[in-house]
Formats: sequence, structure tokens, C-alpha cells
Amino acid sequence: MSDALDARPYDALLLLSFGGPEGPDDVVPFLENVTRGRGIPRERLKQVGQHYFLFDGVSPINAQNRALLGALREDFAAHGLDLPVYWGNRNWAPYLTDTLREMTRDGCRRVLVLATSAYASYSGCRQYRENLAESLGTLIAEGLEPPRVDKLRHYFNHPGFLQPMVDGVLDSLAALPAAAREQAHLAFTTHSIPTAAAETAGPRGGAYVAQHLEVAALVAAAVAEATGVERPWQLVYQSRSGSPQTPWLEPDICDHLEQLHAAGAPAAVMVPIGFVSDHMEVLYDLDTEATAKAAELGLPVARSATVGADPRFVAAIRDLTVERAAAERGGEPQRCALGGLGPSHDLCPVGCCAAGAPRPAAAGADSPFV
Ligand SMILES: CC1=C(CCC(=O)O)c2cc3nc(cc4[nH]c(cc5[nH]c(cc1n2)c(C)c5CCC(=O)O)c(CCC(=O)O)c4C)C(CCC(=O)O)=C3C
Ligand SMILES: [Fe+2]
Repeated sequence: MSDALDARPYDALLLLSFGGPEGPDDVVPFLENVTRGRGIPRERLKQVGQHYFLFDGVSPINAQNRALLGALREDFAAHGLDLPVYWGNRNWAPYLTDTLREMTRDGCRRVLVLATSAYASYSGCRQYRENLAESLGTLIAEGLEPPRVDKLRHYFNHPGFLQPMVDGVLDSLAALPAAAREQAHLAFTTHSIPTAAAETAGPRGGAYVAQHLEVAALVAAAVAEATGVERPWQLVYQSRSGSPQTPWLEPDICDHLEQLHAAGAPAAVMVPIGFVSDHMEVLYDLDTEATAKAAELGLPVARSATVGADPRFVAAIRDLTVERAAAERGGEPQRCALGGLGPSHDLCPVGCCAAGAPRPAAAGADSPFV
């Protein structure tokens, strides 16, 4: 049994996620929550609704978060980290405001937030910070005194996030026809975002693409090391939304598969590094749409696993929690990170992931809450 780990000054961890529908009746209200004020064309919304109806209106994301929540609680208890773990979502029950209200009533004063997005960007970081600010504002308006919230640093380059993905790629390679394995391409995929959002991602801009390229390079290198074969790889995008006139990051995975086939690639592994767990984007855009495209081309493909509740990822979250707590107590903890970008900042600086229409954001240097 290890010595008790110190979470002070924190009295809770909050798993903050996107949320998803849990049945057919949830789909339309869920999509209304997601897209309120975001100018997404009706046609696109109808399409995305169909993706959910194909799976009986159930997104895999909530079950994945319940599994992660349970795994975090077990891991913390097993390692003597005395820190309750709560869960709240941006777009579906349990809603963030309700969870924060419950935490306030339970007496939480300092809360550390784990968002289910590993990278910098408006959608993956600042928008969650805006959601926190809005919820805190609601609770203050109710006459409550909500806790102070901090957000864990981006974990894209933590070995506990990378290693499960490396194993996932090795499993996928093993599932390809033996003759195609050696020269199979690795197609690292993430959620496309508007190029304008990519330009302002992170403290100095460009962080979304830079962080994904780093993860892709690290995973590709580890796979080469494990198999003794260097395979060609590329970072590509999926799940584009918005108006066709607005430029988004490209190429799309389906176009990429076409190019690979035309160039004579024998097979490809789709590696969804942009997603922490199986989301509808993984089930539909990769496992359904892109896989059908590959079948039509006659290109063997496999999709590698997301980290989900892998024990190494759970241990990484414990490590990052203890690290941040030590830093908040004035210490200089060791900060684990692979590759050349180094450990990400604890506190998003003013203007980090700037958005077109600025809204108050908590858990950063520009937070209106202390
Ligand atoms: C970068 C990024 C992540 C990764 C970071 C993170 O994980 O947070 C992410 C996650 C997710 N996105 C999700 C769902 C949706 N995203 C949409 C729309 C959008 N996503 C965007 C970006 C991202 N999204 C953007 C720039 C838009 C355009 C409108 C806007 O600026 O807001 C829409 C509207 C319809 C559509 O057009 O697709 C839906 C339904 C779900 C739940 C899936 C499930 O149910 O399993 C999850 C985890
Ligand atoms: Fe999204």
C-alpha cells in the first residue's frame, strides 16, 4: 500500500464532458443544446440526427464517461487519494450547473476540472471554460457560493494517454490482412475545426494542429519501434460541420482514403487521436461512413481503439491531479510529458483560444471568479 497522496487544496475532481443522447426522444433536444447560437445549417443537423437514430438515439459517450468515472474512483481509492469525483456535461444530463450546485451543497471549495478533450482549441478548452463561467454565474444568482474551479493541463503528450493508443494501433495492424500489414498507412484523425479557430488555438495560436501532429509523430514512432517497420502516416480530419463557405481543416478522412488507394497503399489504420473515448463521431464517421468508403474502394482498413477508461490513462489523471495540487501548494512537482512540446500550462493565459465573440471564461488567467 502506497503512502496517501495529497490532493490539498482540492476537495473534488469534476469530470466535465460533452454529453450525448440516451434514446430517440433525446436526439433533437440534445442537438438543440449543442447548436444553440452556433449557426449550423439545418441540412447538416438533419444528417447528424440520422447518425444518432442509426444507433437507436444512443450516443456511446455517456456510458464511456460512467466507466471513466467508476475507474477514477476505484483508482483514487486504491492509491490513497482521498478526492471525490463528480461528473457534469455541457449538453446533456447530468448537466454541469446541476453538478456544480450539488458540489456547492456538499461543501466543495476548490475543484479541479478534467475535461474530456486532450488538446487546446475553442471547442476543446475555452468553450468548456465558458460553460463553467456560465454555471458559476447561475449559482451565484441563486444566492449560492460556488467553489473556485481550476482546469487540469492538456494531457495529449502524457505517456498514459499515448501508450494505450500505441497498443490500439498494434492491435489494428494485427487485424489487417498479413500481406498488407508491413506497408499499411497510419491515418491519424481528429475533429475538424474552422481554420480560423485553428489559428487562434492555444496561447500563441496553432496549438490544435501542433499538438495533434506531436501525438501522431509520437504514436507513429512508438509503433515503428515496436514493429521494426516505419510506416507512412498523416494527420487528417473528420466530422466537419458549419457552412460550406467557411474553411475547415482538411483533408477529410474519406478523401484521404481515396488518395491512399489511388497511390497504391495496401491498407490503412484509422487512429482517432482527437477523441478520448468512443463518441458518435468514431462510431458513425469512422466505423460507418469511412469504413464503407474503404470497402467501396477495396482498401482494407481497421480503426484503432480510443483510450476510454484504460488503467494507464486513469493513472495519468491521478498523476496530473497530484501534480497540480502540489503546484497549487507552492511546490515544483515533476511534470510528465513526452516529445518536444513539453508540459502544457496549468493556467490558460488571457486570450488563450480566443473566440470571435468573447464570453466570460472560468479557470484561466482572465477568469472573473477568484
Ligand atoms: C474539436 C471538437 C471536439 C473534440 C473536443 C471535445 O471532445 O470536446 C468535439 C467533440 C464532440 N462533438 C460532439 C457532437 C457535436 N459537435 C457538433 C458541432 C461541432 N463540433 C466542433 C468541434 C469539436 N467537437 C465544432 C467546431 C462544431 C461546430 C459547431 C460549434 O462550433 O459548436 C455537433 C453539431 C452537429 C454537427 O455539425 O456535427 C454535434 C452533435 C460530441 C458528442 C458526440 C457523441 O454524442 O458521442 C463530442 C464529444
Ligand atoms: Fe463537436
